[in-house]
Amino acid sequence: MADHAGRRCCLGWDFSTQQVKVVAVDAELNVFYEDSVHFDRDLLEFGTQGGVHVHEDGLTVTSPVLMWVQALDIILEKMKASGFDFSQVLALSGAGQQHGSVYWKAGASQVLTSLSPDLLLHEQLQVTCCLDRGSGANSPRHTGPLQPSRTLWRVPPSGISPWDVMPPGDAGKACFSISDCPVWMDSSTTAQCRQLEATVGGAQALSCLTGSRAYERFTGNQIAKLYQQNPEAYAHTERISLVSSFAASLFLGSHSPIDYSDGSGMNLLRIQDKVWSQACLGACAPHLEEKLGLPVPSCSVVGAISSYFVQRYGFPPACKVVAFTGDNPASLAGMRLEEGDIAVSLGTSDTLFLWLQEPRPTLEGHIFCNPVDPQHYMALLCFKNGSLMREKIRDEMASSSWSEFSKALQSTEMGNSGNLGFYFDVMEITPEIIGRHRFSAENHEVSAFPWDVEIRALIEGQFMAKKIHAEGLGYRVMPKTKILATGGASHNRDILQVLADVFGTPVYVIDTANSACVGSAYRAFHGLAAGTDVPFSEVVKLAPNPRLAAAPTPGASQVYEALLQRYAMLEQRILTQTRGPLE
Ligand SMILES: Nc1ncnc2c1ncn2[C@@H]1O[C@H](COP(=O)(O)OP(=O)(O)O)[C@@H](O)[C@H]1O
Ligand SMILES: O=C(CO)[C@@H](O)[C@H](O)COP(=O)(O)O
Repeated sequence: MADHAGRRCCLGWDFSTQQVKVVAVDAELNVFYEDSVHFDRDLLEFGTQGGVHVHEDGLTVTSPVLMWVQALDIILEKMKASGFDFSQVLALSGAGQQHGSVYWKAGASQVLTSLSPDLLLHEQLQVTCCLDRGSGANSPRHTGPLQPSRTLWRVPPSGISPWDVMPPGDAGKACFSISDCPVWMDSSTTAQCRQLEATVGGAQALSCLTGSRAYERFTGNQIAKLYQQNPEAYAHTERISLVSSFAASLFLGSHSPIDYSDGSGMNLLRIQDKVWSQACLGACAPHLEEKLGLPVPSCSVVGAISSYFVQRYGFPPACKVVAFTGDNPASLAGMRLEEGDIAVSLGTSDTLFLWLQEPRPTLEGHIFCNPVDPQHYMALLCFKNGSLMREKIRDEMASSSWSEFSKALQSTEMGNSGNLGFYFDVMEITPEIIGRHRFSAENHEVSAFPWDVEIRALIEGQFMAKKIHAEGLGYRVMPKTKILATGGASHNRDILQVLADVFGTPVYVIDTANSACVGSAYRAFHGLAAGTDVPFSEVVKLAPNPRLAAAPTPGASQVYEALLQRYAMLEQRILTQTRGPLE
């Protein structure tokens, strides 16, 4: 019997871009079980790269909904095989990559409530075969190896994508009106964004209302595109979930509501009074309010676990499901972020976020409702060229080895002898620049750097961008400021050293880089206690403190003060060259 048997706990899930992860946290807030399923490695049949399909237009980016369902099946079966004692789970919560959306077909709720414990979830939640035939610019470009699945698909006749095929006899069980869900990397909705901003009186007006100007990946704009391009699929959709509320729905056995915090990433929620904006809904698609359901506070208990999990895995029938939220809000909870601190998540995307008392929406960055304190907010900046960009430079310059990559950071000086670089292989979100741009100490654009200079230029550039844009939001580093780092790249001490040096601030980490999972488990405990109105900080006060991972090198502030000014000036220069001067 596994050593985790008989330990009362909460589970925290994360449905992120590249994997599904889970942790179990006991009543003393110790993490005693961690597991994950990696989409590219463990679910080869879906042919994703980095968990997604980039379509032929280069702008549309989707993930197969059944890949997420199957990943959940696999991880639960792994837990069962390891002897995990599900009967001790008091509650669970979770997180999802933000902005992505799932379209449940009419009749899906019935399938959810009547799942057979004898079958896996993915065997019961099939995809419709007729409504979302990928075609032309929006067909997934399968860049990875595409193989027929062991369990899901029959080999399709040539010329037909397996995404269009459903095993015969399963038509009545079709649960999703589109099989490829738009995700946060999508940037194909510029027309819908302009339309939405025009409807509400401009970009700043939309930001004041919803916390952000219109962004291509934000769900309202994605829904508008679906409605315009595939009205039939839209009409057949009974419910639209975010990735977070979709995952919660699987556990709940019914449609879970969207929580305020993740709901803030849709360009649809009025962040002050926390109701859908009728103007925004109307600008996106008809009958949208009924397809979204009412949003709920992030700490809400949305129900008890579905009987499917009780019967198949042995969860107690009273196990509570606490509303799932976005992965960044869940990380804020997992790192126990305090006002004045700054969180840097180095996952597939890089994000930087802060705790805010009062929302101050601007044209850059996002304000979300706070996931642990309904009176407060969080500010977030998202950088699309995060880990995947670092991996590319690692592969090109450091023989695909993180330790070689680290050697370059160790053997080069802070400030990189004045060499600076911008590395945006895909159109960046903050700021909107594409391409690689390298500058010598004299500000001359150069076409290449030596391998070690290239690596330092990449990492220094990524962190200088974060500091400059955080300051643009009004953020200032104070003497007691600490950076809390998380995400896959926070395993790399040499990367964290550059982060500490550029910001002039110590960098701390928690014991696991899965802060979104840990935060979800903490939120589950909070949900259990919320009936007694306990503040989140009280629930997590016994959690282990973050530990110091890197302190600024003496002299770092002097080096980066000048370099940061040059970086900001060069960023403006590139922006002006690529989009012309601002009016
Ligand atoms: N030692 C390392 N140094 C730098 N980056 C790393 C290291 N280990 C993992 N990573 C990066 O972490 C990324 C995954 O981060 P993670 O937070 O798990 O992603 P997500 O939650 O978005 O699925 C990988 O793409 C990889 O580039
Ligand atoms: O779009 C955003 C935030 O606005 C991204 O941060 C997504 O939430 C994806 O998260 P990761 O999988 O990279 O953690």
